Amino acid sequence: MSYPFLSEFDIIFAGGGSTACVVAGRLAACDPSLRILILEGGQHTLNKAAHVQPYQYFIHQAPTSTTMTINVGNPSPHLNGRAPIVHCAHCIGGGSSVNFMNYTRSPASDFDDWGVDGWESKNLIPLMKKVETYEVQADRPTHGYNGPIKVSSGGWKMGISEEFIRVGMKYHKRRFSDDSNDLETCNTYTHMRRYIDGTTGMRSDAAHHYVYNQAHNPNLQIWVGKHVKRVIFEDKHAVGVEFTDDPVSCPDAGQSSSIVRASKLVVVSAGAFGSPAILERSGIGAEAILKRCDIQQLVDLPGVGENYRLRDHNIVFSPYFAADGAITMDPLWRGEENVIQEHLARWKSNRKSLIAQNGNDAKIKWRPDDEELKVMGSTFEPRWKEFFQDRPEMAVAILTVFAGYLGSGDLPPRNYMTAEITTLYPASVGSVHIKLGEDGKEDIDFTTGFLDDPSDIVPLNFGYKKLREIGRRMPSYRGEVAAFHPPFPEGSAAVCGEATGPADLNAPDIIYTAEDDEAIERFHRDTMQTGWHSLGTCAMKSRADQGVVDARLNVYGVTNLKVADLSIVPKIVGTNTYSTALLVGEKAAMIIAEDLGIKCRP
Ligand SMILES: Cc1cc2nc3c(=O)[nH]c(=O)nc-3n(C[C@H](O)[C@H](O)[C@H](O)COP(=O)(O)OP(=O)(O)OC[C@H]3O[C@@H](n4cnc5c(N)ncnc54)[C@H](O)[C@@H]3O)c2cc1C
Repeated sequence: MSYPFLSEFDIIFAGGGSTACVVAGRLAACDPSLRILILEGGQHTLNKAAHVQPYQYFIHQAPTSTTMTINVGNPSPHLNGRAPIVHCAHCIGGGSSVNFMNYTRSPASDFDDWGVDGWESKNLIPLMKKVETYEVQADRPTHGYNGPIKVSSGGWKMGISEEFIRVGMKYHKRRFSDDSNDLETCNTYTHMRRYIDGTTGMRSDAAHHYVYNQAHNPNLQIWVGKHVKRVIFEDKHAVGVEFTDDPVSCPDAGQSSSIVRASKLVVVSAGAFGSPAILERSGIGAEAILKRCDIQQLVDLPGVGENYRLRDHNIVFSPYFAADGAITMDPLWRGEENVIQEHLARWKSNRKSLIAQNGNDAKIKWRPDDEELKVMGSTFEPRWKEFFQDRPEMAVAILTVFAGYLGSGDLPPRNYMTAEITTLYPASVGSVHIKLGEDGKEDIDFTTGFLDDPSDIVPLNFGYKKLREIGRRMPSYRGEVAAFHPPFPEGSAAVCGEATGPADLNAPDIIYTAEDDEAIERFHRDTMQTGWHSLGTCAMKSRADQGVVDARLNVYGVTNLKVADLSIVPKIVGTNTYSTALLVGEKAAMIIAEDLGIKCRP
């Protein structure tokens, strides 16, 4: 069948997020004559303050935001009947333009675990180095010093973070290390590094650092506000892409379709939600899923949309009151104009002020010791033994604190700090597919899997208590914001409330009763949320094992079609995932350059 094509490119990217920008940018730089088109549903981010000024990251979560879209999961009994919500990015640069900018990397062994030819850590470490300019310390063997993405300590030291490290080391009895992102160190208190350029004080995103910096190349085109419906095939050879105006970022535009032709390759790079949806709309997926949407099957690939590691990292935030004199992000996040102007003026003169901060300066990639494991009990034991015990480089969770209130509640204008636990390798797995809604329009059939596996809630429950013990010993502590903590029964020693100052470092721990523990568990099932690290829905595995792409990112059963984004990740990684998206982008660029015979710098 032939179609009228609007125009023709060599390579078309369906989705213009973190990974797509890396691949497109690298390929365009290698061969400026390559005609590349990025089709992105969201809008441009070029030089927009909301994207380049680090402190503004949280505004993208606002209910009216158009730079993020909301995916509503199916209600789950493991979340007390709640329908969980997972945001994903919707703009050029994708997650890299809206994320929290925290720099972490997984242990090298995570990649060896994938068991995919060519993706072993020894092959990937040179690419991890190629990505970054590590401004924090010189001459570290696993870090890079010439890459486009700048990693720094951020624009301002937060006293609350120093307190967290100091108290954590003493109370929690762990060492300090100056780098827990060296691909093996964990279980040490350390500073959080950020994807913030130490010289410009700006966000280090994939859009500005891989594609916007090549605006002089007319062959690298970015079309925004374009929603990719499906890939067009001739026989089973991908030849182009069909798209409409994006209903979120262009709500008033018509919905008529256009088609662009790709002479060399179509790359689906729409993230863990967008990519499986595009494949399914193109007839690639499980028969039952396609049939219910009246889509003719082109390739039987039941792994599309499965393996959802939204199993992603599970997060719980717990806010505390902080001392009046503490320096926090609160005045900026509340929009206090005089404080914003003061910090903007400093930032403009020397690029160092709270404008260049995300408020999150300290962490531990925590791994329980024997005593802690005993307290965590038998529900976690099988998971520990099977997965963590013999792998000292693997942490169970990241424990951290933000200097400021990170949440959507309307709180009085005071100072806050927010403790956060992010579990790194939850066992539950979900899925995401398209379906037809009651109105006949496309909808999402999304099972998060959150807390399905009984072992997944244990570190959250334990981590809540540990963070509270650390928090209440920090000099800036002034009590818990009770509305966002478990509602402990009246009279319990665990009841939350304001305090006049911190507890003594040697004070006894709070004793929790069985009823208190139930309150914590219920609270976590009611409130735990995504870590925004969705991945795995077009997994790079064998076809027999529900894989969707092979080791060279080719979609099984068709030609000329690759997937390049975090949907290809076959097994969960123990890290905030921007580092993995950048890595997948660099690897994908190499693979595509080799396939097309383009010579690139190694
Ligand atoms: C709120 C938030 C906070 C985060 N914080 C951190 C952090 O601090 N540190 C860290 O390391 N990681 C963080 N991450 C994770 C990291 O940013 C993501 O894992 C990463 O950006 C994912 O890259 P990707 O290329 O797979 O997808 P994305 O970057 O999400 O890109 C997918 C793109 O495809 C577009 N798209 C989807 N469907 C279509 C369609 N049909 N047509 C056209 N375009 C489409 C989307 O609009 C999006 O721009 C965070 C993510 C979020 C959302």
